[in-house]
Amino acid sequence: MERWNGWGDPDHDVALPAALPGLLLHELGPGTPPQDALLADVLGAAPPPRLPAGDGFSTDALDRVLHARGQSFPDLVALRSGQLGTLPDAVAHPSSAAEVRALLERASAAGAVVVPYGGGTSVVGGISAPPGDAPVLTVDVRRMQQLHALDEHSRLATFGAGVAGPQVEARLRAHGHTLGHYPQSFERSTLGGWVATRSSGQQSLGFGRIEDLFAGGRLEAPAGTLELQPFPASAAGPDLRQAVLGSEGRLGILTDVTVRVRRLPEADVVAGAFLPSWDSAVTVARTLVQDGTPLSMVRLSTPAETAASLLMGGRAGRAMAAALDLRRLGGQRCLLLFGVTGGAGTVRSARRHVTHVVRAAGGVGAGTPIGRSWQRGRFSAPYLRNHLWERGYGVDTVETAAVWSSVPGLVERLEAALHGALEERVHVGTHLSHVYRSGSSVYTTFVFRLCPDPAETLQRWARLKAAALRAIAEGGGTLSHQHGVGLDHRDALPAEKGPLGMAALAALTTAFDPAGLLNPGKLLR
Ligand SMILES: Cc1cc2nc3c(=O)[nH]c(=O)nc-3n(C[C@H](O)[C@H](O)[C@H](O)COP(=O)(O)OP(=O)(O)OC[C@H]3O[C@@H](n4cnc5c(N)ncnc54)[C@H](O)[C@@H]3O)c2cc1C
Repeated sequence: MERWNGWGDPDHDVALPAALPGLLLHELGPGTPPQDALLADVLGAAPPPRLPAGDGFSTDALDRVLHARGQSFPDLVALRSGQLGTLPDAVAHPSSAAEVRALLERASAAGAVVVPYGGGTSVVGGISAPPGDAPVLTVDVRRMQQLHALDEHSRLATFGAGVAGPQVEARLRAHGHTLGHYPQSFERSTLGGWVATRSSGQQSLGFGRIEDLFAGGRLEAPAGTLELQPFPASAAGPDLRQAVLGSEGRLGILTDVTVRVRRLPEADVVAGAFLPSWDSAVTVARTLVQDGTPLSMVRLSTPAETAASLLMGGRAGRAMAAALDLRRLGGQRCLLLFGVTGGAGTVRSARRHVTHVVRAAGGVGAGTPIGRSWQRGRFSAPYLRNHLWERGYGVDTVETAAVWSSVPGLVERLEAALHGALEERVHVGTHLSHVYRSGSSVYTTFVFRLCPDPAETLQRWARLKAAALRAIAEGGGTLSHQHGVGLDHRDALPAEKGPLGMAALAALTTAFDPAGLLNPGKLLR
């Protein structure tokens, strides 16, 4: 059972780092926790469903509430305040592609619209039930989670699209394989959701983004079934996998997904290093990726984020800070975490090379303890969001990617925009989370004070978000590196795609879904 109005498993909690409340109090002032709505009241207020129960439709109020919203900041405000907006009128839990097809036909006959639902971890409003006259059927695909086939010769695995991260890895590891796709939402997000949003895992530098891993599959659309065969390569015209990747439930429902897997690596190590300044750190990250060092991850924090991480690292963090001070790596130091995955020899030589590049830039190595600490907590940060809310602070992230020549300017512009968006202080920290030969992603977290009135909190968030999106566009970044478009980024998409691009996307949705049944309003109007 997932927590209904926040992140994660209610039986598994992660303690707030002891220094964090003090840091926020000092930087932002005291937080005022808003009053949370009670689940019983939310269930009691659910409007009568506009679809009949039975024949695959659940109209149970809890099922409808649990599928109403995702994990974006506006979703969190809605859930905590109990002002959920439109609820799905029914939820379906199909177990097969045939059942999905039957549901699409039944929804169409009932004049309903359909929201495909994976793990419900969208942070852009991707699974919200659309308002309007049409009843809403949410199709939760998580019963389709079997490993259907593993072709060890070709290193291809076919799963039901609703399989969540931990099951993907457990099933592959039982056969000595791995996918290596670890978004921070790993616990809960699904393979189909990863494809539908063009997801990126923390070790995408080594394992690839989902578009590199997605080999084929099956999509049930109102206009028919699309089978994508897992050819290793093909020149047979445009690659339709690319149309499905990032389609955000607008083209059809993925029922099976074939992915490219690997043998489990001998070693999977994360280590750290500190660089003396942001400029030197960015140069090191760029050098490492451009010279082809076989790394699975490069994660580089700005001086502000580095300082906050060391502070939150407790005694070990303080000891590290003191050691760095002694070595004259002072206030502008930046933490570089790098992953190496593969055979023992590869790991040794890659680490040697990183050490060489770091030292040449005036930095120092910090070894694997800091990396192991990151590995232990790699999926924990979202739990902290719950705690911060309960202390009166809101936290959200914005993310983008840009070419190397734009990255430093973009980071500066983005942080300045967030700092200046409200009349009061905002805590801001940035890291480069995924690096490429031509550029990098930029991932910025911001924390601000909540208001007692949810509408005012939303207004604050909207100002921060608008300022960030403007800075990203002006700084040469893409609208999203990994979170997708959904509702929250939809109106900014035409500026990136242009009129012809938007017309092509609209034509594609019409070809797959002529009556506009699927996830209306997400990705594009
Ligand atoms: C705390 C947190 C951390 C995150 N970290 C990362 C990260 O590191 N990297 C990253 O890439 N993203 C991250 N995300 C965003 C989110 O997890 C991804 O977008 C993820 O891919 C969504 O998967 P899901 O299964 O939860 O899909 P959902 O949220 O259920 O759906 C997302 C979209 O995909 C569509 N969809 C879902 N399943 C299907 C299907 N079977 N067929 C067709 N359409 C479908 C939905 O209609 C919707 O438009 C994070 C989110 C949270 C809350």
